[in-house]
Amino acid sequence: MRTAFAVDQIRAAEHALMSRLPEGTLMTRAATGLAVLCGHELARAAGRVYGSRLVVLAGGGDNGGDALFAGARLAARGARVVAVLASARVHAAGLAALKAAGGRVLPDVLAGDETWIAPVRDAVAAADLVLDGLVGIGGTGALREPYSALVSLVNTEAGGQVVAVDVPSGVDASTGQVEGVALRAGLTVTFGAEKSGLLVDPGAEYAGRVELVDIGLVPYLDDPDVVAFGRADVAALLPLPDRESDKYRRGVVGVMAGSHRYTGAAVLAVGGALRAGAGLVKFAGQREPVDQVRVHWPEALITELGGGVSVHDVGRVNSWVIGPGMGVGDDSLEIAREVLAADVPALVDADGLTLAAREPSLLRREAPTVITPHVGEMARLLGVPREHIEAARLEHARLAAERFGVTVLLKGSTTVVAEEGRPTLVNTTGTPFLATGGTGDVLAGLGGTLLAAGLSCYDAASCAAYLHGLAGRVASAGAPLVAGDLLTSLPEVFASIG
Ligand SMILES: NC(=O)C1=CN([C@@H]2O[C@H](COP(=O)(O)OP(=O)(O)OC[C@H]3O[C@@H](n4cnc5c(N)ncnc54)[C@H](O)[C@@H]3O)[C@@H](O)[C@H]2O)[C@@H](O)CC1
Ligand SMILES: [K+]
Repeated sequence: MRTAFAVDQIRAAEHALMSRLPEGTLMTRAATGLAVLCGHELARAAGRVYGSRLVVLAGGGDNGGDALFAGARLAARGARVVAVLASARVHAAGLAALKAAGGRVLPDVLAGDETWIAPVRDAVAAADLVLDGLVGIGGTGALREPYSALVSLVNTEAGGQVVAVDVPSGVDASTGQVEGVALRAGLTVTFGAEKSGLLVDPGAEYAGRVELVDIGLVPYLDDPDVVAFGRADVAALLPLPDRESDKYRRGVVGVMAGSHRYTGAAVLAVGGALRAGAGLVKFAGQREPVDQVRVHWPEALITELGGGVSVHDVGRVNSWVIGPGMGVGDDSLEIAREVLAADVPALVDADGLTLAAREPSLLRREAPTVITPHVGEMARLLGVPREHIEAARLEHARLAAERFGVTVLLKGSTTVVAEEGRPTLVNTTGTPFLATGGTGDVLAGLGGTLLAAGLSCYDAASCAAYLHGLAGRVASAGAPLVAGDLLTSLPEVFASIG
């Protein structure tokens, strides 16, 4: 499991650790680890450290200090290091060390004219490695000048590797939010512990690969702010059938999905539930989706609603999946009321969420509830513009979890799972190719089966996101996929976990 922390947690731990150590110890540890990793990058890019070209961007805080000290170490190994000072108050000891090791300082970017641009551009373009020590966890708000101009220049001109020190400048270390420009790194070397903003888009995208340098912080950290599951975490939670299992013990999933317009959603949701290992899937819906589900999944038990037949006729289930393609009319609302009145865990998706935006009492249930909105559905539920949600995924997933008292799986470039009292989970297995119609229906079915098997909402949502992401990778292998491919990939994915 990867764990990540918000800035105030990091600061508190650093404070506790620093009080036990001679001054400067932590920066020495950080800069040493940074220099070693940059050395590896330079060796890979330029063949060796000696003679390679390095540009150090130094801001006015300790982040700049780390970069200058690391630059000094690499200069001492023969790298040709030039520093660009973006503040009148860069770390004095760091700058002295760099100069003493033979590093040079480029013309003053603070002079107020534009004479610095050409030499800095040339240096950045020719560099084997650019080290971004402009702003770390002390950054607040959009980057100011000259930081933002330097970052834009590196983003467009850098020919070699770009390494961010602790956090890419311009990325909010706690949330991953980016206001204005931020540095696009190939590698981020972070100190002590991962920062939450490095795991969540857009920050995660700017950070590139993340390497952690241990500076002794771990014993001083409290519970993580954000976690990401790995294979072992999912394997430990997945219920595997044993000799005592029968279909009822493995879990019965009720699926209410599809409509005369959207029959595919029903087929995909039932498929997701079956392929996740449900003991039994009971499908309830209108005639058209019923016909389709019957053709595609003879394994499902089917209840055709209407003509006096209601959700109550489905009988006992261990969980409900409701929403994909079910429609948003008054008849759908009535069905949603009936389904969500059942005293079993429920996963509410798609049209179910549009109905809940209209009638929030649908989500006020005694039994556990997972909601699986994409950004547009979340925007409707919370009544905020979708751009705000995209820019601040953690914040809005947490807000919805708190407001509705449910577990929230917010889909998108980074899928996050939020529940009050638990660290927010970030899923790392997805692929952009999953952004295609119907994949969410499969995810809903998958999650419903894990709920029926007895997993908590948090675990079911987290495992479902992980397995779904992996199925996307297996299905796409770098090429476009269709939602049905996920169903074909799921057996391989489950086998690789078990
Ligand atoms: N505190 C510690 O114990 C350690 C800190 N370390 C390093 O120190 C960093 C934190 O140092 P600081 O607290 O000095 O903070 P930073 O160096 O991250 O940032 C503060 C500087 O950035 C400027 N700044 C902030 N927001 C800005 C914006 N939007 N636009 C332009 N300039 C902006 C401030 O004016 C200040 O000069 C960490 O990220 C890490 O790199 C490491 O050396 C390890 C130990
Ligand atoms: K930085």
